[in-house]
Amino acid sequence: MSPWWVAPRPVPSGNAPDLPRKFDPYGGLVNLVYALPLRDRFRGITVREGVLLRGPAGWGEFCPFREYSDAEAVPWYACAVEAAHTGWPEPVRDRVPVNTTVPVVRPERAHALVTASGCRTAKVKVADPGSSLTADCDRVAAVRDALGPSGAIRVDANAAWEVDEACRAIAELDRAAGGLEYVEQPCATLDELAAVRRRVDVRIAADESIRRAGDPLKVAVAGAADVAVIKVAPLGGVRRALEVARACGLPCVVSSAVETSVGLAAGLALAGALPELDFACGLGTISLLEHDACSESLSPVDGYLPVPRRAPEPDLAEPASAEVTRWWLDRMSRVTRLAAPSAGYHDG
Ligand SMILES: O=C(O)CCC(=O)C1=CC=C[C@@H](O)[C@@H]1C(=O)O
Ligand SMILES: [Mg+2]
Repeated sequence: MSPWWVAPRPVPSGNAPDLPRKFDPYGGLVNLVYALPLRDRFRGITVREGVLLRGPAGWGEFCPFREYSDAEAVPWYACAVEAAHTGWPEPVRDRVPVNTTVPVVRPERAHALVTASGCRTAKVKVADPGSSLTADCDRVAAVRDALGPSGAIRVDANAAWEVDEACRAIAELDRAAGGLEYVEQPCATLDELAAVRRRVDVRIAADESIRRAGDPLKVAVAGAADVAVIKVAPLGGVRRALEVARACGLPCVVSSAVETSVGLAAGLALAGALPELDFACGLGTISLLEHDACSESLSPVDGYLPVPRRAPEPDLAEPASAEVTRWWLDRMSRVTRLAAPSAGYHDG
């Protein structure tokens, strides 16, 4: 198990609220497995699943995407444990600007989503296998029409392009957008990002190159990217993500993993604690879910979100089906066993 992360040691848990619960071996109480529908397909899913767990410091969210291995899910668990048992470092700001996120939808829907968001920055998903560059350009042009000339538009290709294809696509998308703020992970490798960066005059942001690296603390993104996308859950929690941000030595954008407001609170705690914040953060994603787990939903107002000291209570979450609950509890018990040796935990 990679030593680059160590989850904070839990303390005996408090009394969980009266919700269906299973015991978490590390002193928390796995209170609720959720399964929430998305408004639009996003990154290949239409339902977002995860586990909300409670400890003395509040609520945490464990929600690695289903296709992730148990080993890759370990830092996601560390992030939930930090929120539930340790809490977060002091913030240096009380609110952060956020972008709205546009899935692979038709131009008119993209226009409506951006208009309804109240955000001044939009991130548009492009290069989806089911889409085309023409459709991506139409979506981006509709987003520009909704934002007006002063808004910022970024696109995310999730490592879909080869270098030449990326250079061609970025030129067309930049024209359609009337100027792009940056392109997120146009290709898969750092060398490819560096090659694209030398050939286009749009900023390049590294995302998967950081969060899915063997040791994110050792990723030399400088030279390959202009911006580092930092996600709190895959990087093992706020404290670990702050270390990665520092090691990257680039301007950082905190981005979500499409969590409920419980998990988004950890992302906001990270964005609140970053010394510098040069770009709007990808934390306006609660609108991607049909409904939240929390009545105190972290939904942007005028393009900003507050920096909370604790996650909101998941008072709206309905438990998932018995089959989904079993899948997640089995996964969580495997992951907590994986976490135990390097984290110095003792079972029970
Ligand atoms: O950054 C944002 O605007 C929202 C979050 C977001 O885009 C993502 C969340 C989770 C997985 C990815 O599909 C995607 C990303 O690549 O950043
Ligand atoms: Mg991304």
